[in-house]
Amino acid sequence: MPDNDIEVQTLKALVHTGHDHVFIVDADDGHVLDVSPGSAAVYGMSRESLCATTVHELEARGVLSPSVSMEVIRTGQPAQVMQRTGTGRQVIAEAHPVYAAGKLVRVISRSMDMTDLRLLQDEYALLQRRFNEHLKRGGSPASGDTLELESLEVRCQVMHEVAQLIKRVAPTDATVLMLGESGVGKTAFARQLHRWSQRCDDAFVDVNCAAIPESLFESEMFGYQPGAFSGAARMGKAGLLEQAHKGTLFLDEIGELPLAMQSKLLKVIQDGYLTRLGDTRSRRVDFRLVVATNQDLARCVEEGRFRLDLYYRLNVIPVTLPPLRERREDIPGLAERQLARLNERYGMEKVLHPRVWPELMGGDWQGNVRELENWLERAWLSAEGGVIGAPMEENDVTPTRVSKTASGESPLATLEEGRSLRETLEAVEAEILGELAVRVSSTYAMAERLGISQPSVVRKLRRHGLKIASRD
Ligand SMILES: Nc1ncnc2c1ncn2[C@@H]1O[C@H](COP(=O)(O)OP(=O)(O)OP(=O)(O)O)[C@@H](O)[C@H]1O
Repeated sequence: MPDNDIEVQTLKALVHTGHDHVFIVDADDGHVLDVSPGSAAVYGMSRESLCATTVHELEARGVLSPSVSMEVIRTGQPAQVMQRTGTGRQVIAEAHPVYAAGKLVRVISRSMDMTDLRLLQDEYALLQRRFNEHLKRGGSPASGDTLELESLEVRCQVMHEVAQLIKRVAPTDATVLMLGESGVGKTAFARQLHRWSQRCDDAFVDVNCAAIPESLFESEMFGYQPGAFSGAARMGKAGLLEQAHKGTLFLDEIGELPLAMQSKLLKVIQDGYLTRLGDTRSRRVDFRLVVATNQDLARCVEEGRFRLDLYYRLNVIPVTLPPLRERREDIPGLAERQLARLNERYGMEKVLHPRVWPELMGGDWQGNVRELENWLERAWLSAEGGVIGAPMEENDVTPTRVSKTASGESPLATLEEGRSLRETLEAVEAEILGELAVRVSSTYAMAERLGISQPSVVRKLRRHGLKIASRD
């Protein structure tokens, strides 16, 4: 049999025997050229009928929506979408372009039925809960009952349990996923995990995925060889993954990792090897992975912004840090610790006036511990004597409990008829960001001014479609 025929038969066998649902589509006119047998049940049409139509028609008739192949035909890039089928099923569909002589000729799409996956997910969540409970119950921590938290303040029961869980998993190499709002302490606890781990004498490499421009991601993460691109350092450079060798790699804001980087990261996690840009040889890397996000990663997967397989790789030990307003018992300890730090930093002993406490204990602290620390620093700096009151009104950039707006009118006046509280707050946030965007020179300066993290600023600006007038 000629080689070409063998290849055609091999491909046919692959399509016709696989368990997932494969479509081969002509990129010129969207014609369905072939489908795997399992597709019939999911899309509610026989194989013959599917092959007698185009993806445009299938989308128009609601057999599938949206069409992932049409997305690839539009962009020429691989795509992943959450699809609804005419039979009421939810599937994750991913599609890849096939080029010949530089021209897009075919699209291969593959979909996975989430209905079954949901069952697996529930089962997985149950196992995970049991495992976490087992870890929490499993006797005293390795070095006695004391947590030896060093720089961390932990008073409330739930944070105590979080710290214990972290201490128990620290000596293992399990991947930990830190979840929680911005400023709750995800980075601080990731550092503590590293200190408790057997890798504590090696590097803790802290990478903020939201802060690296997409064009620099690959060279920053994977490093490069001399001459890999114009502007590359003469000696080449080890990337962040390599710098974490033997230590801990902390990927903050993992939800912001571009899709192409997600595939590359997954490969490194699976193989334990990476290749620098412009290099031909692969290098072994051995790091413990800790990641953090304040996004709902499962939702990101459903929206096609995060790879499902990577999500499972990362979601091994999820650790949720509750917002500060849900653990107010921690506020006094955190405030005292920050006050001691400020007194030392500025070389003067100041104390908090008793009237400040109700303010501290009652605040919403949307920016969590970071906002509390910033609030205290402003209060410290604006206090003229040795007694600290509240920060001066005009400096109070995150007034979570003001009763009047700057113009003197009641905040209720900004709540327009028919608008929900959430929509109103969003609109106010957009206005504040819009005004600041023309006044500050960078997202870092804006983060400083708002008392939130720079990644949060990047995300909020993106959400409101805003940009800083002069670039970072
Ligand atoms: N339990 C704690 N004890 C002492 N300091 C804390 C504690 N939790 C958080 N902090 C401090 O609060 C600040 C914000 O914490 P951190 O940067 O870890 O938050 P994060 O959740 O990683 O925020 P982001 O999502 O914006 O990166 C840091 O200065 C950190 O040291």
